[in-house]
Amino acid sequence: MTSGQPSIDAPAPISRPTLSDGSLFIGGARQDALSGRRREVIDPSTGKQIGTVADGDAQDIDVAVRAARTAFDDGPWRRTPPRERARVLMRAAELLRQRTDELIALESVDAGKPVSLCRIIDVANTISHFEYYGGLAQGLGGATRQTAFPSMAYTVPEPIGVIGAITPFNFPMILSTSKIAPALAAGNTMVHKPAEDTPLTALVIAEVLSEAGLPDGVLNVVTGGVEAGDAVVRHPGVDKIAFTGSTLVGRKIASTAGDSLKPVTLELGGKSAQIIFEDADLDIAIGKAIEAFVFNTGQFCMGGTRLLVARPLFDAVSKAVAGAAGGVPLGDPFDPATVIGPIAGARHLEKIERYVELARSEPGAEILTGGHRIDLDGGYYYAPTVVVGMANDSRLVQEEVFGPVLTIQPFDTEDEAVALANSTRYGLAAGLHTRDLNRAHRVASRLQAGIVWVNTWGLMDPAVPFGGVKQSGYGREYGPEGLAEYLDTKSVVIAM
Ligand SMILES: NC(=O)C1=CN([C@@H]2O[C@H](COP(=O)(O)OP(=O)(O)OC[C@H]3O[C@@H](n4cnc5c(N)ncnc54)[C@H](OP(=O)(O)O)[C@@H]3O)[C@@H](O)[C@H]2O)C=CC1
Ligand SMILES: CCCCCC/C=C/C(=O)O
Repeated sequence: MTSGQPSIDAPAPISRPTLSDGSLFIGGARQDALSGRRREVIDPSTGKQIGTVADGDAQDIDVAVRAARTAFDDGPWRRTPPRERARVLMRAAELLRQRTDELIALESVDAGKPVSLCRIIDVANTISHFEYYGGLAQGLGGATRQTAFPSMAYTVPEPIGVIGAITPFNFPMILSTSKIAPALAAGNTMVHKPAEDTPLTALVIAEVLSEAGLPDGVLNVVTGGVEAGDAVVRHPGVDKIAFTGSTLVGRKIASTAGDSLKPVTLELGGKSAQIIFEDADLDIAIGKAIEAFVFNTGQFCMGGTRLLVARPLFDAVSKAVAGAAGGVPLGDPFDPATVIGPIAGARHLEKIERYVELARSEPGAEILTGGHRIDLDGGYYYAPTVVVGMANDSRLVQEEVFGPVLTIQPFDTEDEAVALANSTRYGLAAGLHTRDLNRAHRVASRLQAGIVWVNTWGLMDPAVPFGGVKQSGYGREYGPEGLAEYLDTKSVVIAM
């Protein structure tokens, strides 16, 4: 190809979008917040305001919950045959596919995501979620059971009711869809409160589902801050909460919801360890060690932020990881070559800085690469940072930073590697690199985590469940397990 035209293989370049002011989406219609207040939308790659969205609060949540309640109690959705619900989800997937470039542009400008990755990760995964749960909806059904007395007994999977979904800033589309798709497939209705830093794509998803035939009031989106989130949790018209976010906020939500015995699923923080054994394929292991902590600029709850390396390999691996991490292309998310974009918001960047400062005052700690902001276009950039020599009980090793910061520690035995991997309060993901199949199974079974990757990191598919143990939360997303979170089982027993 010449003359700067895109080739047929390369996707067209994505440009920064011009935003129209966003409204709430309630009862199938766009509307302003009752207070009339609006919230700024900031482009993290420049730090500049690029638009506004309605700033919903408790009053708007009340209106949205009433719409969802009416749609659940009196509307057609829960009674729509699962196969027809599946058709709506499949149609939505197709409409989202047609709007791929728009979705990339919105998600990238909102969250600072590199456009190339946003296409293959965020948009692709969002679409495949609707397809996957559309497929599962088609197979929804109960079972007949044998009893010891003369009766006929069967089970019926039933939707729970109105779901309150509260989502974080790091994968706005995916983590919304991983709740919306299974909840709707099961016949529930929903009020969704996206993160205040990244509200844009939630509104497009609601609009697309409506266009695909979702009845009014089934999915309602209230953009807003903490007050709106808290109002979702407290509202008596909400039957269940699906939350992804920090352990700190998850704990508050579980406690508030506990007052009314509202069930909650919690996908919370992580501090995941990746172990490199002496027999690992080092090219793969080093590559994955880097991807695991720079992916999504480190804003990945399953980021591999603690690398544990067999002592004989420790110096060489640390040097290789630090050397290569410093060379990963960082910059404007709209440049197709960019792999590391900005941090999604100023407050998140400041948190990363505070954690790395701890390493500077730790005796014996050494920052092998990074450890500073990158001054570029006024954006919230932070250099990939690799630290060695931290004590295992230091805050940098034990707490979630949520940025591109990796600590590396040596180990001498398999037992020690497992003990170190399990030594935080979190249990979201873990990984190991080895050529020994026995060791792979043995260590995987001993790691306290909802998902374990062997000789890879971060491979995710809508069919494979994930979620936390320990303080990383409870419940599962993805897979049939993710659908089950939105269903109650009713048993019917008929005397014969
Ligand atoms: N386990 C998992 O699957 C995942 C976990 N995460 C975790 O999410 C965190 C990062 O996301 P972040 O957005 O900062 O997380 P937060 O916990 O700060 O916020 C998550 C959501 O909860 C809302 N919220 C905040 N306070 C309350 C409250 N008191 N009541 C109800 N809602 C509230 C937020 O609103 P607002 O935006 O207005 O503050 C946001 O919509 C990390 O800890 C990460 O590990 C992220 C992705 C996946
Ligand atoms: C390949 C990664 C897709 C991300 C899926 C959503 C999970 C988010 C998180 O754990 O932060």
